Amino acid sequence: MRDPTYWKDPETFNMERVKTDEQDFNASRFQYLPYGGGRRICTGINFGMASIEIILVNLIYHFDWELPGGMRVEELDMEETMGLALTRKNPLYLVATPHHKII
Ligand code: HEM
Repeated sequence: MRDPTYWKDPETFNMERVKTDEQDFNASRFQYLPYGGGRRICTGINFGMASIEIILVNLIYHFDWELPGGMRVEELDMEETMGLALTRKNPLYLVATPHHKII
């Protein structure tokens, strides 16, 4: 999913790219494969996408997020581990401040 043949600046974090036709969530062009592809593609793809969106939207809607102790974004440790799924090597610590009273 970082093949420069298919992606411009694949190592750059660029959310704008999801707005273009480069996105290929159903892996029809085998460019973007979080759910696998082909005949054995994940059958839960739509459920998975909706679940992630609803979790993320709720976290953003209800909280302000900051790095702890005045840490700058550039200082964020983005080291990754090798594996089937991409995970952080070290935990991400954030300070969450609720926007409004949560019942
Ligand atoms: C973010 C959530 C999810 C991710 C990233 C994910 C990812 C994957 C991946 C990579 C595969 C292997 C595809 C391949 O072999 O090419 C797979 C298979 C599968 N997934 Fe998911 N999945 C997710 C959620 C779900 C959910 C919610 C369900 C069911 C409700 C589900 C059901 C399945 C099934 C049944 C297969 C086997 C398909 C087959 O082999 O024919 N997945 N998934």
